[in-house]
Amino acid sequence: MELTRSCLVVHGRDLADDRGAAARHMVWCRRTDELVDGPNASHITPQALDRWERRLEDLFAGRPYDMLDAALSDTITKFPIDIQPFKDMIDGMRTDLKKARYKNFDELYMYCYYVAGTVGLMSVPVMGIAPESKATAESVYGAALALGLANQLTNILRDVGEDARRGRIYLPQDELAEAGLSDEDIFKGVVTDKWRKFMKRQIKRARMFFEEAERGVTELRKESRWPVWASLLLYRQILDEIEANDYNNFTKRAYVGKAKKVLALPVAYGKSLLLPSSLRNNQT
Ligand SMILES: CC(C)=CCC/C(C)=C/CC/C(C)=C/CC/C(C)=C/COP(=O)(O)OP(=O)(O)O
Repeated sequence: MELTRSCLVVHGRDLADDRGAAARHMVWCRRTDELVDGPNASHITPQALDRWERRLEDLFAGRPYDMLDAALSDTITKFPIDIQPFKDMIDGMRTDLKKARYKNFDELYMYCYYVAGTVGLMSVPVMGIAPESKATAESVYGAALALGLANQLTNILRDVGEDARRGRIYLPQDELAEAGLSDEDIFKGVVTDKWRKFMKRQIKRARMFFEEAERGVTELRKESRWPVWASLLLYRQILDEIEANDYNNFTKRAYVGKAKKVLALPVAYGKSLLLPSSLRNNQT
């Protein structure tokens, strides 16, 4: 407790009593330094991740280190949140420090679970399952996991060129080989028919995960559905934009324009008014 208290004092100011933006900024800067090992470092280090994990355990035990930890500590007292997805996410980041290739989709799936599926699992206890829903908790968590995976796969497909320039290829190596493509082709970054065919298959799979996620959104509490629908519809459109760019994700960033984003909001709102699909299916 002694340690916790002293950790809340930064640059002589007691952050527990200071709600100003400057204090929050200081905490944020310090927090970032903590994570990247030194103020000018640009990479997260294994030591920083170890420290992050210790802080995670501390805050789950009611000993937050700073104001942001305290916010999460408060959240876990209010909602039934498990520490495991948080630990898994840190493990996913450890993997990312060591691994720059994925043999097959199973390996990629695991990576996507660790860095993004976990976010879905963390969110459900806060968003809540609708009291009227007849769906099993397992199926709702499955849908949340699917949305994390769909988002991460989309992110990977959007960033192929950017990742390659950092020496990373987050695409299943066996599927690349099957399509007659090599790492060299990715580094060269030329859109060919082979690439288009490969990309069509990857996009199709990401859309399947979005579809699985859709079945779970309606089971969430009414007030949680709108933002989830909005994020799902917006992120899924990145896949349409990759197609519109004729699969050039090497040098063109797939981007959803403002008008489409604004349009997605009322559509998402309309969808959020639908009854849980578990009830609709029972009605017929
Ligand atoms: C569907 C149900 C039942 C619940 C919703 C559950 C939720 C909120 C799921 C969403 C999970 C989510 C937002 C995952 C994040 C995935 C993602 C795109 C991560 C990419 O993050 P970065 O790697 O930081 O992105 P950049 O590469 O752009 O920096």
